[in-house]
Amino acid sequence: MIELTRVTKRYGDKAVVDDLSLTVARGAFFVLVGPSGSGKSTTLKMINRLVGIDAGAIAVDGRNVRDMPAEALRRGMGYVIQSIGLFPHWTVADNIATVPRLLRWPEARVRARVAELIALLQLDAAEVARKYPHELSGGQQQRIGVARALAADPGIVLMDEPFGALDPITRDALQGEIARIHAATEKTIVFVTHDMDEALRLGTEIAILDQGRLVQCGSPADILRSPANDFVRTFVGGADFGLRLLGVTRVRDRLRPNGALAGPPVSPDASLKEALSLMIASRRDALPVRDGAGRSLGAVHLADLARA
Ligand SMILES: Nc1ncnc2c1ncn2[C@@H]1O[C@H](COP(=O)(O)OP(=O)(O)OP(=O)(O)O)[C@@H](O)[C@H]1O
Repeated sequence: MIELTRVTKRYGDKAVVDDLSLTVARGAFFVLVGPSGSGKSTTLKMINRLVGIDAGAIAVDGRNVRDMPAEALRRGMGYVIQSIGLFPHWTVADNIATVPRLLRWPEARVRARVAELIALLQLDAAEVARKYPHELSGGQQQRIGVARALAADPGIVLMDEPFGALDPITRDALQGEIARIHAATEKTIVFVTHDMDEALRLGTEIAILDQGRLVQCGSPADILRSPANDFVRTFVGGADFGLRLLGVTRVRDRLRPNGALAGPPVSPDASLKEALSLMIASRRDALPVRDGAGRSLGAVHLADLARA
């Protein structure tokens, strides 16, 4: 668990993080979102002590980070940034192995872990392991950045706009990877973005910042259904508001139990947005809902989506 209690950071006389209190539960995918300059990156860097705090306290699993040696603190937390920061004169394998080697893991264990991570991030070991960062695409480099952050299996991973510079397709794929890794490993992830759709897709909990202050904190559905004020309404709203709302509601919440239909099936765990897309693509106004084992659960109807 990460706990920020009344944390303030000033540059000159400006409080860029202002009396901020947050609790990040163990296993959360906690997204800090807000406009440019709202203090998201500064907040993240205060957690791993790249930036010192002027007032308040930050505790990780009950220990004040100020009382922990900074190097040990950082080795226990993965950190992924937009500009990646791979070491240019080291191979991909050596980059991934950075923290395990600092921790003096035996070389055989390091090599096994590097191979495991290259596979986890869906890269081809034969293709990438011996290459240098400049020989990789931006998307491959960012995957290596994520692999490096996960190498020593830290319980906490801090991610600062990790996919901000990627093209939409690579970005979508990496969002899928990180969601899958989070679900499989139950790590605590603190993720900074200014992209509301990325926050809604990935976050189990979203904190919205404005000018260094916390405006609202809650699940994606809480924030979309009950925005705390006009700032949040504007930030989450806009032309895509209705689609975003469909995106945080599951098919199982609009299921009509009977009426087995023909046509392409949809999972009960799919979002209503995915169901809508499938309805449009298959030119149907209702879809059969089937679970992973192919059992029919009922149907989802176009007419019910507007109640999202
Ligand atoms: N080292 C620094 N010295 C002075 N001011 C700083 C420093 N670092 C950040 N700031 C200021 O603090 C404020 C918050 O910056 P921060 O990078 O945390 O915002 P952000 O929400 O992450 O923004 P972005 O989405 O643009 O990255 C900004 O006004 C920024 O100019």
